[in-house]
Amino acid sequence: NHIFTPGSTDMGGIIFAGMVISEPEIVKEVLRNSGKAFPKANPSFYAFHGESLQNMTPAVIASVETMLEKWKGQEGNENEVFGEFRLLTSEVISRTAFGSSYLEGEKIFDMLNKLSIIVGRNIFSTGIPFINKFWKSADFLESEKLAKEMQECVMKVVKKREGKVLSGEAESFGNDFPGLHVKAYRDSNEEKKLSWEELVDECKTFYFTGEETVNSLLAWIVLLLAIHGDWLERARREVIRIFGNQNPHPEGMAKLKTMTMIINETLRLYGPPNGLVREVQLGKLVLPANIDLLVPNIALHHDPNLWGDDVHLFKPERFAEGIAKATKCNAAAYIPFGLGPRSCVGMTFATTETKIALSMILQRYTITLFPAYVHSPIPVITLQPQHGIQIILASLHNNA
Ligand code: HEM
Repeated sequence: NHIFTPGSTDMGGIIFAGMVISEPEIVKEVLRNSGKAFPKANPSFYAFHGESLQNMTPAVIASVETMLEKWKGQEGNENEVFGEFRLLTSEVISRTAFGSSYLEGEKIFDMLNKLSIIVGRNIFSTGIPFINKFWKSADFLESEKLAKEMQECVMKVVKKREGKVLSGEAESFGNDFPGLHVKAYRDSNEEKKLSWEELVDECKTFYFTGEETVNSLLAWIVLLLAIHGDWLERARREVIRIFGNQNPHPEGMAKLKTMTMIINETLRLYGPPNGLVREVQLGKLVLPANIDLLVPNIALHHDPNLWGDDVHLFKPERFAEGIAKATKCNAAAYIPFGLGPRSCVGMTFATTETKIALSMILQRYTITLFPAYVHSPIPVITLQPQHGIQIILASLHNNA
């Protein structure tokens, strides 16, 4: 039952070169006072809220169905789910964010994936400013090439949308993620207008934040349920009571109380972001210029002073009466989606996607851990299982 506990300054053996803040009161001050809120006028904000979010359900269901189709006939075999969920979450982001431009979206994802591996390898390496002007590492050159290709891909999506409107084939740029961004890019109001660089950045951010995070979360949940069969059964009973064997729907998802507890507890133990980085002035505290502050959310989530002596155990019942009760109203004790103005805009998207995928899996399968599984979480931008997560599926229906 005991799990990996990172130290507050030790990021997988690498010491962060800045200041690490894990005192809840200071964390609250830092996060609440840093950055401006994500602008509501920003097309990304709109694309992942309200009406747009409702439209995502069929796209997520279709992507989960594709994954489950591949799982048929795999019962009893070793099944590595971290990789499976990577494919699933990239498809979900491509379908929901890029809609009709889904295939271009997949290409962008592929390049971002390669880029994230390079970033992961180099995240703590420091360049020497003068030398870097004349000598560029192979990784640096590769990342420049990928960034250029990615820009070209985004440009293609933009041009295609523009072309359809200019030729009269379409009346508007569309209300999906690329459509709203093209509209903002062509806005005549200079204040609202998105620059070309901002547009490309938005696409990269959404791909990256939308895929890596949910991928890890789903994998860790499946691991914990494979070990804790009692919670797996409780979650399944709830899913069957609410949805039967039908596909998940928005009204039912709001009623998934046990699953919400399981998601919250998994985010506490294995929250995907390894830490939040800020550049701020702290009250009267004078910090050296440009120093980064690291808020190691994972250290707060593993602090026995905040969570009790059983802090390392998987106990979803902590969240039976909600997050406020579980944290005794200490807002900084639990920050899987951040805190303050720059907290996660994709939180509802992420939890909806997770609930749909889990419900559909639990409707069909029971899960046990593959005996050769090796537990080794490592921080690669998000907290990931170094050797994957291998499970064994057993079908609940003979014909599944
Ligand atoms: C389990 C899933 C997820 C977790 C745990 C998570 C966590 C976080 C955290 C902690 C932050 C704040 C970072 C900071 O304060 O420095 C953040 C920001 C953000 N997240 Fe998520 N996230 C998840 C899923 C998603 C998804 C699915 C999307 C989009 C589809 C998304 C989009 C974003 C964006 C755009 C930001 C930046 C907001 C800003 O700059 O103000 N996230 N996320």
